[in-house]
Amino acid sequence: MSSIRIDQLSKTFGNGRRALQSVSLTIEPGEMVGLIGASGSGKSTLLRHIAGLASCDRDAGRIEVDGRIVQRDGRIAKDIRQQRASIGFVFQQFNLVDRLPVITNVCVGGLARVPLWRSLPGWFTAAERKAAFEALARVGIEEQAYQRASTLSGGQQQRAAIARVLIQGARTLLADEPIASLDPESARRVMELLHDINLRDGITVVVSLHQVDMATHYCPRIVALKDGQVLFDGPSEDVTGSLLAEVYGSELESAPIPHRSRRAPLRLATVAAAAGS
Ligand SMILES: Nc1ncnc2c1ncn2[C@@H]1O[C@H](COP(=O)(O)OP(=O)(O)OP(=O)(O)O)[C@@H](O)[C@H]1O
Repeated sequence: MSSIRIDQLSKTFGNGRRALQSVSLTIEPGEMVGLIGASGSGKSTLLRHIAGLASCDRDAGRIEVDGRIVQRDGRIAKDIRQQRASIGFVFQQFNLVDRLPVITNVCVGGLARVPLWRSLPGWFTAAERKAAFEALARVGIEEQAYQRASTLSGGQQQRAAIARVLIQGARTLLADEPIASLDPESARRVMELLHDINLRDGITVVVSLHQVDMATHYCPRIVALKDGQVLFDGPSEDVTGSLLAEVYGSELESAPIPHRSRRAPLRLATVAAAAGS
C-alpha cells in the first residue's frame, strides 16, 4: 500500500486561478520527497490537499493516504479528523500557541487520541507529559519545555512543532517550507531532524523547499512543479542546471542553486548557460 496516492488532481480557485492541473503522484512508505518549484507553482496547495485542508475541483481528482481516501472529486472524506491524526503538518510559521508552554503545545499533538474533556490544558496525564518531554529531548529542546512558545527562537519553535508531530504518532509528515524563515544553521538542524525522523522512524516525509540545495541534499527524490503541473519526478541526482532553468524560469537569478557534496556543485553560471542553451 502506498503512503500517498494522488490521481489526476486539479484545483481552480474562485478567482479562476488554476493552481493544480491533473497532478498524479505516488509516494511509497518511508520515502523522503522534496517538492520544489517557483513561487506560485502550487507546492502549498498540493500539500494542503494531501492533508485534506482544501478540496479539489469537482470531478477532478482523488487522494489516498495510507490507503484511506482523504478526498475524491471535490469532497473531503467525512472521517478526515481521524485521518489527520496520522498526517503531521509542519508550517513555515510553526503554528504554536504562543502563550502556552512548549510542553503543552507538544501534548496537544496527541489530542486526536484523547477524549475532548481531557484536551483542556492541564488535563494531560503524566504519561502524556513524559512522552512529550521525550519528544522534546529527541528534537533537542527539552530545556525549553516549560517556557512559553513565544520565547523560543524560530528554529526552536520549528523543532517544537516537529516534536508535536512525533507525539501525534503520524505516519506521514508534510512540511510546507519549514525552513523558509530560519537562519542557515537552524535550517540545517531542522532538515537533519526531518531526515532522522524519516530514516529512524520510517515516517514518509514530503517537504516543500525554496532551497534547491537543501532539497537535493536531504531528499533522494525530487518532484518539481511548474504552473501546477509535475514537470519532473525523479532522483535528486538527476536534477540538472537545465531542469532548474526550466523550473524557475525568470526567477532563475534569485533561485538558490544546489551545492551537493556527492557531485560537482551546480553554479549559477552553469545554470544560466543551460538556460541559454
Ligand atoms: N486561496 C487562494 N485563492 C486564490 N488563489 C490562490 C489561493 N491560494 C493560492 N492561490 C494561487 O494558486 C497558485 C499556487 O499557490 P501556492 O501557494 O500553492 O504556490 P507555492 O508554490 O506554494 O508558492 P510559494 O513558494 O510562493 O509559497 C498561486 O498562483 C496562488 O496565487
